[in-house]
Amino acid sequence: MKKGSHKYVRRAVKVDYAQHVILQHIRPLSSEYASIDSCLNRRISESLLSKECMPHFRRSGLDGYAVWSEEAGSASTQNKACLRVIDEVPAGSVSSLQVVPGTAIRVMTGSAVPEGADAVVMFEQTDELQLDGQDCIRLKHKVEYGQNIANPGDEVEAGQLLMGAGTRVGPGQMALLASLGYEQVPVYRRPIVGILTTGSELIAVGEPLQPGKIRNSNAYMLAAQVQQYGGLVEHLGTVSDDIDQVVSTIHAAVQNCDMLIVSGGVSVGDYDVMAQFFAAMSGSEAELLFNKVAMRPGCPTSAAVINKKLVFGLSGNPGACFVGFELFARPALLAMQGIDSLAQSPIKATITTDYKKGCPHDRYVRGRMTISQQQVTASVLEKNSSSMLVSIQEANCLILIPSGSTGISAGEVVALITLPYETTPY
Ligand SMILES: Nc1nc2c(c(=O)[nH]1)N[C@H]1C(S)=C(S)[C@@H](COP(=O)(O)OP(=O)(O)OC[C@H]3O[C@@H](n4cnc5c(N)ncnc54)[C@H](O)[C@@H]3O)O[C@H]1N2
Ligand code: MOO
Repeated sequence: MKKGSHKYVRRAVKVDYAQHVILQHIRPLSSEYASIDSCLNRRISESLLSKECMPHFRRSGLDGYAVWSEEAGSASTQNKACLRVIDEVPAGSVSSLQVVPGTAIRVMTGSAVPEGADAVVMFEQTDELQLDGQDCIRLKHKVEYGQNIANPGDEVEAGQLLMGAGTRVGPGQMALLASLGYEQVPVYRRPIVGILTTGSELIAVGEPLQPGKIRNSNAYMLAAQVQQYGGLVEHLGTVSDDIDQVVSTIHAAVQNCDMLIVSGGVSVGDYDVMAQFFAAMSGSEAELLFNKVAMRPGCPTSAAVINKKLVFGLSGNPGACFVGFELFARPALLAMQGIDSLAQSPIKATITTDYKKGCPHDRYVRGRMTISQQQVTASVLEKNSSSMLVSIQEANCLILIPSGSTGISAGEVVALITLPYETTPY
C-alpha cells in the first residue's frame, strides 16, 4: 500500500456478525459416492436409514447348545433328562434340522440358532455324554427363554436412522456402514481450499535463514487446519508484496477453488497488499464482507466473496492467523459439508490462571483445557502473543477473554472454543 493511503475506512464488526455473514454466503457442496475405503473423516451428505435389520437372523451369543427352554428348563431342574444332540452349526451355516422335544443342536458363537430352539446354553453349563452311541447332554442349570440369543433387529432395526447428514466418518461409522452393506457411501465433496501466502520476507522451509527473512510457517499451519476439517489443499505458493501478482493469483484461484485463504498483508503497512486488494475490489462479482473485526488477535482479518467464493485475508502474524482460521474459515468449511458448527453452545470452564491484560475487544487466547473430577478447567498458555506460534502446538482450546479494562482472574468462568489438535500420545 502506498504511504499515506492506508487511512481508508475500516469499521470493526463483531465476531458473531462476521461469522453470521460468512455463513450466509455458504451453500453445502454437492454430494458424491465414495468407496467405503476412502471415506474416513469425510462427512455423510444425507441421513442414512438402515435398509436391513441387524442382526438379520437369530444369532447365538455363545458356543453351546440350542434348546427349547420349556422342556430344557424341566430337564435341568427335575429329572435331568438327556437331550439328544442331532446336529452341529458352525458360524456361517444354517442347520436343516429343527430342535424338537428331547433334542439339542450344537451351535457356535455367531451361528444361526436353529428353528424350534429358543435358548442357547453354554458348553460349560452342560454335561456331555454318550447314550447308546448317541451324543447327549444334561443341563446343569435352569434355562431362561431367549437366553444367549440376539434377535433380528436387536441392534439396528430396518428403517432406523443410522447417522445424520454432516456426520464425520470415524471407526464407529465405518463398522456400521460395512455391516449394513454401504460399499459406496454418500459424502459431501471435499472443499478445495486455496492457500496463498504473501510477504517478501518469506523463504521456503528448506532454505537457510537470511537477515530479515523468515520461513513460511503459515502455509503449513493453514494446510493442516484445512485438512483437519475435511478440506483438500491447493497450495498457491507465495507472492511477494506485489499487488498485480496478488490480484492475478486470486482471480485465477477463485475459478478452481471453493474457498481461498490468504495470509499476510491485511494491516496498514506500506506493503500490505491484501488490504489494498480488498480496498480496490470492484465489479458485480466482488463483495467485501468485512475488513476489520473487533477482536484480538487478528483485528485486521478481512473477508470477501469473489465469484461466489469466500476469500479470507488472515493476519500474517502466526497466532492471529491460527485464531482467524478457527473463528471464520472453520465454520465456513464445516457449513460446506453440512454442519452448522456455530449452533453448538460453547463449553464453559473455570480459568486457573490470571489474565490481567485489559482490551477494548474480546480476546481469544490459546489455552489448555483439562477435565478432571467432572470439572472443566482451562489455563492460558505462555507465549500467546499474536506474533508467536510456539504455544499453538500445546493448545487444545481458545479461551475467550471478554472485552474490558482489567482482564480476568483465576477462578472466573470463561467460554472455550475447543480445538481438535490433541497432543497426547495416542
Ligand atoms: N500501524 C499499525 N501496524 C499494525 C497494526 C495496526 O493497526 N497499525 N495492526 C497490527 C496487527 S493487530 C496485526 S495482527 C498485524 C497484521 O499484519 P498483516 O496481516 O498485515 O501481516 P504481515 O504484516 O504480512 O505480517 C505480520 C507478521 O507475520 C509474519 N508473517 C507473515 N506471513 C507469514 C507466514 N506465511 N509465515 C510466518 N510468519 C508470517 C510477518 O513476517 C510479520 O512479522 O499488523 C500489525 N501492525
Ligand atoms: O490483532 Mo493483531 O492480530 O494481533 O496483533
